Amino acid sequence: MRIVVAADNAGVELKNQLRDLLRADERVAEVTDLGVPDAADDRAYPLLGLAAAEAIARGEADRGVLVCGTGIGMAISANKVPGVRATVAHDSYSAERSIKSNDCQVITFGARAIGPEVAKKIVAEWVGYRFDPASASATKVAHITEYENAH
Ligand SMILES: O=C[C@H](O)[C@H](O)COP(=O)(O)O
Repeated sequence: MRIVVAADNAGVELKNQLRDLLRADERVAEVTDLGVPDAADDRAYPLLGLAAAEAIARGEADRGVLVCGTGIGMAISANKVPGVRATVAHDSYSAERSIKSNDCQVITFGARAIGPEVAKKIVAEWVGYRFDPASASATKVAHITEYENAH
């Protein structure tokens, strides 16, 4: 699994912790950090979120972990990229269902809304989940793809 990570300056500290966690995870083949590198970089969250989602859409990464103050702006931004599904998931169950129900490639966190240890636990679990393309959920997700392809 190849994972891209990104954050704005509100989320950079948590992003760096999650990046390091993922780089130490033997289930993860590659972690690409698109920035920001530190809190002095004040690029707005859509610039980072869109870049990460575009990397997934181009097939350069399988999944993304994006962090901003709330996780909301990153999720909105990533969802604008055709083919990419993203959500905030601050609890274990939502993180699991974001994969198993929704085939989301991207999980987002709000560094001002969740503690780092909870976020790290969720990410470690999230890496282990897989979407089943033969599941009943797949036909539901297909409606989203069909809509994207038709517009
Ligand atoms: O969703 C947006 C993020 O929380 C961002 O980090 C902060 O955005 P703001 O400065 O517009 O509140």
